[in-house]
Formats: sequence, C-alpha cells, structure tokens
Amino acid sequence: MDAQHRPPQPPAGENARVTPMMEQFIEIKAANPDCLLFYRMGDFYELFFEDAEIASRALGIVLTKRGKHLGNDIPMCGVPVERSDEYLHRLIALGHRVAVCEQLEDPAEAKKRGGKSVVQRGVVRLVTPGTLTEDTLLDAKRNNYLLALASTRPSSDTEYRRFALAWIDISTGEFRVTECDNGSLSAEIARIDPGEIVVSDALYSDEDISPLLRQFEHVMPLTRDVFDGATAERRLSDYFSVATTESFGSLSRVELTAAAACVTYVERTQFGKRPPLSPPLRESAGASLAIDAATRANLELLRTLSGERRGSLFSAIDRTVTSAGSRLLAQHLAAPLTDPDAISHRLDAVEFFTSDPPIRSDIRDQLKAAPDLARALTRLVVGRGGPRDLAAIRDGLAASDALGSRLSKMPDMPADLARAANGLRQPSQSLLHDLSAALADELPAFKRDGGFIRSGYDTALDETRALRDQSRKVIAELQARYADETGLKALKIKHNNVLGYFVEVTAQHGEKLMAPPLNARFIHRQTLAGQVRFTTTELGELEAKIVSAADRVLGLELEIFERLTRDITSDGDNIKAAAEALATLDIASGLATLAVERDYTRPHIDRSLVFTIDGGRHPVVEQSISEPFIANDCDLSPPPHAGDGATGAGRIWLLTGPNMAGKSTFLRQNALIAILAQMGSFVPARQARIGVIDRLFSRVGAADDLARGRSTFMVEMVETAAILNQASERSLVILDEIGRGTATFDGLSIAWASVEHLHEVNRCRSLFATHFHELTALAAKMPRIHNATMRVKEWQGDVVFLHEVMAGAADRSYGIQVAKLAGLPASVIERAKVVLAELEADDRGKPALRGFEDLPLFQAVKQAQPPAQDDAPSAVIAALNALHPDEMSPRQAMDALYALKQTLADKTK
Ligand SMILES: Nc1ncnc2c1ncn2[C@@H]1O[C@H](COP(=O)(O)OP(=O)(O)OP(=O)(O)O)[C@@H](O)[C@H]1O
Repeated sequence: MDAQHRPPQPPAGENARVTPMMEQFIEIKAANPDCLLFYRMGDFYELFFEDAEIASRALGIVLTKRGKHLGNDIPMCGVPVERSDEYLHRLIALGHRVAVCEQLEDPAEAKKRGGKSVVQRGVVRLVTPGTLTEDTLLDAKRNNYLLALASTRPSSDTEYRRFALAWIDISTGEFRVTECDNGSLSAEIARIDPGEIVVSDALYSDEDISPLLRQFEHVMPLTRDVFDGATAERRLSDYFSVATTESFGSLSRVELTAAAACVTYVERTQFGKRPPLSPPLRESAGASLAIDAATRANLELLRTLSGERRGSLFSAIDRTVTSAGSRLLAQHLAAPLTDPDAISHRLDAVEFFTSDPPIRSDIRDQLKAAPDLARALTRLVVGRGGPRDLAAIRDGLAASDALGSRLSKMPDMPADLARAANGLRQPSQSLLHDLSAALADELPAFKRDGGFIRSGYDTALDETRALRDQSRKVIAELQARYADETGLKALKIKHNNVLGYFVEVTAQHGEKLMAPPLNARFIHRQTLAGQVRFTTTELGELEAKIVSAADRVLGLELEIFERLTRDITSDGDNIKAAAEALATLDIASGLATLAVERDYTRPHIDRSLVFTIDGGRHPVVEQSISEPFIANDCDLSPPPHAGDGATGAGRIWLLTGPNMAGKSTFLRQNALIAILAQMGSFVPARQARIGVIDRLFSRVGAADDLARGRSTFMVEMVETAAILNQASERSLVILDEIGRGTATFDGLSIAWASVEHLHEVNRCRSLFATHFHELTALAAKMPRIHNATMRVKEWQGDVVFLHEVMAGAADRSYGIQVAKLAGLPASVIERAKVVLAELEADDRGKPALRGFEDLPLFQAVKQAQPPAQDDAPSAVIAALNALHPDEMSPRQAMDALYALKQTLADKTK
C-alpha cells in the first residue's frame, strides 16, 4: 500500500473523541486504502488527512482545516461537485486512483433519526486510469485500455514461462486476450499501450518481471483472488451470463485467468455495474508485427519522442472524420498485420475508395454526422448517460442506416466493406424511429433537468405537462380575479422558495386585506418593510397541484429515459457492430483520401523475403518541409546470386554519408513504409514490394535513461543486444550509428562485429547507417552487404546536400562544413581545419584497408599505441618548466604552445 494513502488510525484511549462523521470517514477510507477518498458533503467532495495534502498539492487548491482528530487539526480540501470531472482528470493523469463516496440518502432522512445522525454514505465507484467512461475524462481519439497480466508458474527450470494479456476498453466494450513468451512481453505491452496494468501481488514483486513492469506507468498490484485460476472460468462466464466460456474459443488457463482478472477488476471499480463488453477475442501470437517499446518510441509512431501527437506518423496519416475511426486507425498502426491475405483485404477496401472519388466524398460526408456510438452506449448501460447520449445513439444509428442503404446498392464490394455494410444494418429500425420520435430538438446536459422528451410523443406526459403549464395560467387568472375583487390593482401573486406562492400587496393596502370581510380569505403570512404577504386556501391547493405536476412531468420523462436505455441496451451488440462498421468505413475512406492527396501507391505484400521500395519517401518529413522531398530506392531483397536459394537471407545496406545528408530520414522512411504497408495502407513510394515482416527492430537516436540508471551508451548497447539476440530471417532491422557513444575504436569494433552477426546469424533485411567508413570494406567479403551513400556536392568550400542515395561509400565526412552551417565561431572552424589537416597527414602513411581478414581496426589499434621513445615527454616537460606564464603576453603564450607541440612532434618521429 502506498504509505501516503494510509488511512488515519482509529482512536485509542479514553480521551480520544471522534465525531460520528469522522468515524464514518475513517471506516470508508479503511476499506479503500489505495485511493484518494472524495467524500461527498453537499455540493462538495471533501478530502481529509493525507488525501487532502496530496490532492491540494496535485491540484493546487487550498489546504484548510476542519475540526480536530485525536487533538490534532484535520487537514482538509474540497472540490465542487459541478467541476469534479476536471479535478478527477488531473488526479488520474498523475496516477492517482479516486474512490467517489456519495450521500446515499437525503440529509432530511438522517435528521429524522436524531440530531447527531450522520447521512448514510458509500463508495459508488472507483475512478482509475484504466476504467474511465466519461467523455470529459477520455481522449476521444484514443482507446483507453485496462490490461491484466497473468503468468504460468513453471514447475521445472526447463519449462517455458508463458504470459497472458487480457485488455479491455470499457468505454467501447472491446475485449482481447493473447499469450506470449518472456521475450515478446515488453513489445506486446507497448503495442497495447494500456492506461492501467493490473497484476497479482506475486507477479508485481517477481524479480524477473518487476523491472519490466517498472517501464510502464500505472501498474496496480491486486490480491491473489483476482488472479485465481481455479475460479477464473466461473467469474468470466458469470460476467457474460453464459453457462461456459467455450463459446469464446479455446482460451488457455492462463488466458482465462487474465481475462477473469479484467472483468473482476471492472466489477470492483464499477461497483457491480457491468459495462457492455464484447466477449474476449483471442489474438493468436504472431498475428501482428512485433515492434518493441524502444522502436515504437524511436519511430514516433503514435507520438513524438517529446510526447506530442503532432509530428508523429499517426498525425501525418490521420484523415478520419470520427473519433471511433481515429481510435481504430491508432490500433491498426500500433499492430500492423503479418498475414498477407488479411493485409490485402484491408488494401482492397482502401483501393475501392481511391478508385471512386464520388462515393468516397459521399461516404465521408455522411460519416461526419456519426457521433461516438460505442462510448455513448457504455455510458447509458452503466447509468452515467444523459439525454445527449440518447441523441448520439439516434444520430449514429441514422448515419449507419443511411450508409448501409448507400453501400448495399454498390456492386462488387471488397470483403471488408461488404462485412461493414452488413454491420451497419444490424441495429433495430424501430429503435431508431422510437428515439427520433421521442427526443426533443434541444437537449439538456443532464436528465434531471427534464424537457428532453418531445411533446406529442407520450400522451400521459403531454397531459401532465398541460396540467403543469395550465396551473401557471390559472395563477395568472387568480391574480386578476383577486385584484378585481379587492379593488387593489397592484396585487400580485409571487413565488419564492421559502413561502412558495403568495399574494403580495403594498403595506398601505395590507390593512384592507387584514380587515373583515377580506381577512376571511386572505391569511396573513409575512410583513416586510414595504409589503405584506398573504396566502389563501385556493392558492395553497393550486400550488400543491403545480408542484406535483412538475414532479410528475420529470418522473414520466425519467421513466421514458429508462425505457429507451433498456431498449438500447438490449440492442447493444448490434449497435456495437454498427459502430465498428462505421469505424472501418472511416479508416478505409480516410486512408484512401490520404493516398490520393499525397500520391501513395498500393504496396504488394507476399510471403517472400523481398523488400524493394522504388521512389520511397518519408511520410512525416515530406509533409513538414517546404522544399520538394527527394525520393529514394531501397532494395534489401535476397540477392539472386547469393546462393541462398529463393528463401535466402536479405541484404544489409551499409549507408555512409555526412551528417545532415539524410541518412536517418532514409532509414526511418523504409521502416515506416513497411509499417504502413502491413497495417493496410497505401505507401509513399512509386512502387513497393515487401515480403511480410514478423518483427521490426530499430536502434536510432540516442537518449539517456537516467531514471533507470542507464547512460546513453548503455541504452544503445541494451537495444543492440536485443536486436542481435532476437532478429530472425523475417525481421527488418534498422540501425543508426551503432557504437557512436563510446571511444572510436571500441565503437568501430562493436559496429563491425554487429554487422557480421547480422549477416551471418540473424540473416535479416537490415539498414545500417554509420560514420565508420572502415565498415564499407566488409562489402568486399560478405555477399549480401551493399554499400550506399548520400550524395553531396561541394561548392565554393561549402557542402550541398542532395539527399540522394546512391551505390558506393562516402569519401569524406564534411563534419567541419556542417559545423560551419550550424554557426560555430569562425575561429573554431579555422582551427578545426588545421587540426584535421594535421590528423589526415598523420594518417597518410597508414596502409590501405585490405579487406576482411586484414582488419583495419587492429592496425588502428596498433597505431594508437603510445610511442616507445621516452625522451619526448622529458624534453617537453623541461621546456614547460622553463615557461613563466605570468610574464607572457597572449601572443607569446600561443607561440610557446606551438613550440611545445613541435618539440613533441620532432621527438616522436
Ligand atoms: N530525401 C530528402 N529530401 C529532402 N530533404 C531531406 C531528405 N532527407 C533528409 N532531408 C532533410 O535533411 C535533414 C537532415 O536529415 P537527417 O537527419 O536524416 O540526416 P542525417 O544524415 O541522419 O544526419 P545526422 O547524421 O546528423 O543525424 C532532414 O531534417 C530533412 O529536412
């Protein structure tokens, strides 16, 4: 338990007097120790003790005191109920969990039990990062998953440990489960990108797994019973009210455990309410392209390294017009497929829309009118819905009906779209008609505000409303009659919350009503400075009628609301099918729009090991630069003459070239094209043929991971190790400047050995960018290594980047020219040129690189040996000793420094 959230200890000793309210608070807090307790008091949620201190710091709200507990002040802060969503949002984002404790009875009821009685209160809901349903707490364009992780307990050292992941988006009802091994666990969690992870206490403290879990945010350990394998099947079938879980397909015991943990946690946080989940869908291992967390982050798929959506691949390709479409696009991007047939089906759907512009724009126009069906459905089912959610269902069903009829007229639709068209027509027509007839044009935010049912829809409601409205008219008539009868023209009938309806006259006229005969009818209620107020029996009766009519109107509206909600709930599965169909149409037509707009082509995906991209472009960079983007080819296919046969291993491209020439851009664009192709999108290339990739690895960019005590170089090596240990023939590996983070020779050796390993052991398609030009010698010995370089031109001493990839190796680094472009002081640039010339002159005597057996690296090592002569240092030291810096001008100091260097050079020749 988090020490900060520990509940205050119950009082000890005779003197410790605790108010009944505090007693109630302490009891409720003790039952929810790991949550901040939002304790409802009237229009506020109050927080006490440590909770108050944590919340006031987190929310920047004032910390005050309220009474005493065990002789000490009780720290307190509060948030208004009206604005509680906003505060909840901030607390959840910071990783807190909140227990919402409501008043379960009217305070008047409590009073009846005696002056000191406390209002009954209870927790109605736990708000946790992975179980949110409110629109205000959720990102419309992202799924918010709760993930449960379970593992087998291997009985012997040789037995393989397996993990099951079950994940739910309770706001949309999606429910998935899969199994994986230790090696791909981190990549699987990264793919799902959950808002909250629940694990058993035991797994949380398991020394093999806890370092991995620490990489992720919001991990919650739960007691063992939630992960009890023996009761898992029963808990799962109870949730779905089915006799057995066999209908969900054959789930392994550990998958059942994870799935059951998910539903148990949902029930616990929702206090028994059951959001409309789809039955768990099993994803088979290997169905999606495995991409580990570092690669996802480095390639900036869903967000940039700085955490923003702008600048990511997602934002470059998102042309969806609905939130559900946007969420599905993010899912597809996070989990590209590995089955060429399934990919082809998705591509068929995109192609259908690229080839028919009128239907594309038509469909997109209609989609724009479709609200978020899935999330509105969940809110209604869990009792957090309002009239606007009913309207969202109505409008969503209307859009899906219209789209369904439009598509049903289309001949020869691709399979995915035909399935979607079918889904669109699933929901009940009568429900749509009923909702359209029932809902008023203007809808309040909350059902308690009433007025959301259209007049003419329900006779009983219409009559009660007429009565309510008529009573108001009757009041006006009564006022006119009283004015007439008393002769007091200024007599008014008014209303306030204390007196209800009353007759009001000025003070001077009050006498008249208090004297016979009028005092028989007008009963005095109140005398103010300028007015006197009365009531009459007639007015009292009328008032009772008005109040009860208004109450009855609201009651009837709420009844209709509940009935509509029930009808919606019972058609829930069909509504979900329509919601999914809308998202499928949105994503296919959105990707088609992107393809047309940015001139993408349909990739060809098969089961070979081919990787041929003609005229490839970087999907994000090309949208962000003002100059034209230079397209480049890439061919990592197995060479036909390599003797490896048709299924032989792929090529490795060794890419050299100066900084800023476009190496990283080229590397990343090929990885991104592969991802886009396998998620079922057209790609930014003239032509692309890709033999399906099983895992994508990248080691690009360098960042410290100080939080985990790793230096830049350590991170680089950990990531490289993962690649060399795991990449298979079917993988694609992108390595950018391996070995850069350490001393030159160490770095070169590591880079050299890594390329050899990739070529000989992993045998995968790889792109390897490097500054170590020595590596290019490898191409002479290793058949599948191809040297490529970025073309640059020198013009009047400056370097011009052409961004073109061509065969061959770079001749120079142009580092100094790039430094000049970056604005280093001219004196530094000039000095660097001198140093470089000297270094290059020193290097001239070095034998030429002779290839694989004759590693230049070892020669370099030899050269780096300290000189044998030992009189050099002593000569330099003697000269140094003779210097008196305090008596020298800067010019003399400079000259002396040059002289020292010269002495050293002469002696070591
Ligand atoms: N094919 C291209 N067409 C047009 N501009 C490009 C192209 N490739 C790269 N650029 C531009 O050049 C800039 C530098 O590219 P990039 O970062 O890929 O260079 P680099 O060789 O990896 O450099 P460094 O070694 O310093 O990381 C990019 O930000 C982009 O604006």
